[in-house]
Amino acid sequence: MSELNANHISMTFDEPNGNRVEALQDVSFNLKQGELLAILGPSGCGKSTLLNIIAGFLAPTSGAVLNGNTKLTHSGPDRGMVFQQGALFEWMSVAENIAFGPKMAGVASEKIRHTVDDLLETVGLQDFGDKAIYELSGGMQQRVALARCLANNPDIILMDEPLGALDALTREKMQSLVLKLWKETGKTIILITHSVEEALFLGERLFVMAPRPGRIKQEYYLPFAEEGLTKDPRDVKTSAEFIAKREEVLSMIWGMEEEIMGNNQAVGL
Ligand SMILES: Nc1ncnc2c1ncn2[C@@H]1O[C@H](COP(=O)(O)OP(=O)(O)OP(=O)(O)O)[C@@H](O)[C@H]1O
Repeated sequence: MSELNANHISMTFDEPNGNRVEALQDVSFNLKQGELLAILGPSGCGKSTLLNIIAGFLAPTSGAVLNGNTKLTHSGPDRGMVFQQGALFEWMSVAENIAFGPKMAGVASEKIRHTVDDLLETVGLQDFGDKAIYELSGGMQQRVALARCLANNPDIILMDEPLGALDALTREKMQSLVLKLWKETGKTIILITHSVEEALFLGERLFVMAPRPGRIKQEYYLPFAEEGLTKDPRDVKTSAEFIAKREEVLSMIWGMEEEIMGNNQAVGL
């Protein structure tokens, strides 16, 4: 069991026009193995920057991220990423996409076949292994993306707005799939979303981030993800407790948006 530690992460970007952007300022948190963290916040508050630092795609200006005792300096198989869309290999079948990681890692082909079959079943695509990616709906493609990520057996799954391009109904079904995968696999998951409802429903922990400089403004521990495993998602999302929390978080974000608009008007943007 390993713990993810983000220690005093700051990230400053120097723009070509000479401006400095403090994308993240002194962000610290610990995440236990198997926790599901949702991150929410207005555009530009550093959500993707934080995820990219954890993924090892970006090096922070200062601070460090550790998985257990290992400092994360590069991308690695201990972390898997699921993007909003477009990250699948279009020229490969569904099964070949899922098999790609284990194949590159030199896993025996018989074992890969078993892994692929298991994962196709886990994500509800058992009859679709031979299909081409373009034959699948957006929701099915995201199921493949989840299966492909799981095939590498990462400790931590990083999701950058993974359901953002889906229609409302498919998105709800996929939220339930994310909860099921979380419970069945015991993986640590960090999920960025722009949807307050999705963040509250999926995050057993939730960070609401604020911009300029990017930082964690408020942290919540929430019961709804656990409830969503056994109850109808509609019942969870229409409960008085859920609605009250949604209003609280929405008004916090609206407050930040208004502040940003005010600042932009003051500098003539
Ligand atoms: N490579 C870069 N060079 C310069 N500035 C950058 C770079 N990457 C991000 N930024 C800036 O850092 C800040 C945080 O960006 P980031 O993309 O992490 O925010 P975000 O919360 O994910 O936004 P969104 O919700 O719009 O995706 C923004 O002001 C952005 O313009």
